[in-house]
Amino acid sequence: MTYRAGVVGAAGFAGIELVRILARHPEFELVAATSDALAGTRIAQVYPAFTGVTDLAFSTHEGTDFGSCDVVFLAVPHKAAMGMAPDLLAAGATVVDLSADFRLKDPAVYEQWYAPHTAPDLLARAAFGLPELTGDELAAAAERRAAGEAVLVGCAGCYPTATSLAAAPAIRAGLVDAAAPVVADAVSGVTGAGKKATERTHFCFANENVEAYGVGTHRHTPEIEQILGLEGRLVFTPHLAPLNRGLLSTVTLPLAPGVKAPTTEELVALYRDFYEMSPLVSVMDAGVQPRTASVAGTCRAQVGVAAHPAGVIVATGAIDNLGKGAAGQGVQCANIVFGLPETCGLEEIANPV
Ligand SMILES: NC(=O)C1=CN([C@@H]2O[C@H](COP(=O)(O)OP(=O)(O)OC[C@H]3O[C@@H](n4cnc5c(N)ncnc54)[C@H](OP(=O)(O)O)[C@@H]3O)[C@@H](O)[C@H]2O)C=CC1
Ligand SMILES: CC(=O)N[C@@H](CCC(=O)OP(=O)(O)O)C(=O)O
Repeated sequence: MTYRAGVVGAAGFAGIELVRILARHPEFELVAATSDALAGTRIAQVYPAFTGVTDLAFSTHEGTDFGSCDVVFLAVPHKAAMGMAPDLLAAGATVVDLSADFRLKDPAVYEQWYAPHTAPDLLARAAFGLPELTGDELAAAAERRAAGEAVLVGCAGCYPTATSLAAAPAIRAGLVDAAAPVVADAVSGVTGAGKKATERTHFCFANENVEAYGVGTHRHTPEIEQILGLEGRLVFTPHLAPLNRGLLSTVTLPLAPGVKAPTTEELVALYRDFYEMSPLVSVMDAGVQPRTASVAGTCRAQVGVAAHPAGVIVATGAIDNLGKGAAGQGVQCANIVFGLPETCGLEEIANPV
């Protein structure tokens, strides 16, 4: 059976990556791609990579009938998505949101970091979309969808995905001090900031430059703390790097008091065991570090882990911010919710050189 899929915000960076994945997906058929600014224009005219691939044109959000869609992906900014999801769910579509609007479980926390939530009742209903770490929520959503319910998935953000994949196995194994700060330093490519250039992301300022931003104030802090159970202990510092695509997060995890210091080989074995059932996450051999270039253009994640003689674990996670960090993860979640193999349409491997 083929499911009908729509993308809202399809002309943005995450949205057009959804179009790229869905154009080749064997079970989802892309039937609608909205862009208010570019409505009426063929996708291939705006993004020539689609020449000869699809004749679909962008439509307006208001003018698109999503009633016939089985699934709608929202690739619009946070605060816009929460205004769109209720009507789509009421029309019977399953909604996979890439924005931050349905990630935080507590509406008060959402309000503290974003704005008052306009659909707080949906926060409890939304499954958190990071399959390797919240598979139970997605499995429950898949059961509800199979029973006829339109379900809602709030996909994890890009920094939270790389950071949590790197840190979760050590934390969940009880190796990490539950009273000490956890430090995550992360580097993102410029597509992470979306299509609209700002002074920070303008080529002349972003090229040949790396800088930290949002120090101590970045909105992904509560999301990462929620996933990892860190409750006010995360020191998260994002950096912008002159890459188109790619995100690397390096997490420094202090060992819990009384825990025998593991070797790097023991940590690699622990991590491999943790991700044994996760086909899109690869744990690097001891001494080998994840690379953003090795996952660019894919929905894969690479995770590295090492024991440090200072009594900490250093774990790193590399993803493509548009792939595993956004569109790829959205499709992976949709695959699970629709009972498909989670890698369906996501088998791409990176360009090796
Ligand atoms: N870029 C990334 O690496 C990641 C992005 N995300 C999330 O995905 C979503 C899309 O991000 P991204 O593709 O980078 O963003 P872009 O700015 O590149 O694209 C956003 C798109 O949404 C459309 N849109 C619809 N409604 C609104 C609105 N009310 N205000 C502004 N734009 C609107 C835009 O305009 P129009 O309809 O006129 O074309 C545009 O095409 C965001 O929520 C983002 O946080 C998540 C993880 C990573
Ligand atoms: C480089 C850059 O600016 N990145 C964005 C985060 C990427 C993103 O889109 O955030 P979500 O994952 O929450 O949707 C930022 O720091 O706000």
